[in-house]
Amino acid sequence: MTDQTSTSGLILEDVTLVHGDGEEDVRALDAISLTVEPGELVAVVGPSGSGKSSLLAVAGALTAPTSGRVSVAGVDLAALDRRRLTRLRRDHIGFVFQSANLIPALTALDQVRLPLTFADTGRPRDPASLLDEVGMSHRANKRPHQLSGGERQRVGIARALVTNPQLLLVDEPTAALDRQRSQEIVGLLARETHTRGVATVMVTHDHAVLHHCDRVLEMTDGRLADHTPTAGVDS
Ligand SMILES: Nc1ncnc2c1ncn2[C@@H]1O[C@H](COP(=O)(O)OP(=O)(O)OP(=O)(O)O)[C@@H](O)[C@H]1O
Repeated sequence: MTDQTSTSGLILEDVTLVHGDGEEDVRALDAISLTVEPGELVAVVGPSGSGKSSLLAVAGALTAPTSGRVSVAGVDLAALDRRRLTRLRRDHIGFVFQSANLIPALTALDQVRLPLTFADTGRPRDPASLLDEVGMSHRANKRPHQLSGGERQRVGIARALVTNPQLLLVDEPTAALDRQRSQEIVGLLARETHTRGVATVMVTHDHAVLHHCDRVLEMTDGRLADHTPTAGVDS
């Protein structure tokens, strides 16, 4: 791909996102600057309506910002047309959702294989060994209704990682899980982030899992502040 910048991971520079028709504008993101390095797990916390989903949508190339610059995997998104944005999302960004969003008819192994039938990535991971890595090889032939919530989330994480993305965007991964499963799932995300060098942004309301994260950012009215213990202001 062209339009490379020097750093991979995620870079947001002075990003503003305004929703609305001009009469009742909502500034969902307000001059946000944020860099997430490869191998770094960043948590984003904050009250309902503060802009967390908007941040994931802009970082995931799903919504163009009103102003500012977004770079993913070393590529400036403003330089890409719709087709190339779709390719960038498919090949370089992994998404993990609140409830794993698995396909009911597919086995765990086939869920993880599926992205590789569409993706054009130079260095995909082996689905079976990835399923083993997330502790699910013994459930490889089970369908979603035969799995627990935590097991489904593990499969969802393996599916998001199989293309070897440079950016992983995670939305409330523990919302449906008990305390112990939540720790296990976010611990797994931290391990994958660190060992695979993926830049990960996780939105969460679950303060009990924040110790797994390298940085904690708090969003308030579309603005970000660094709330990592002992850290200064980020933006
Ligand atoms: N498509 C839209 N059109 C108009 N306003 C929107 C749209 N999407 C979001 N907003 C507004 O932008 C602001 C930020 O919303 P966002 O969904 O990003 O917050 P959030 O922190 O993810 O909230 P929650 O934790 O409830 O999911 C809110 O005021 C919301 O009402």
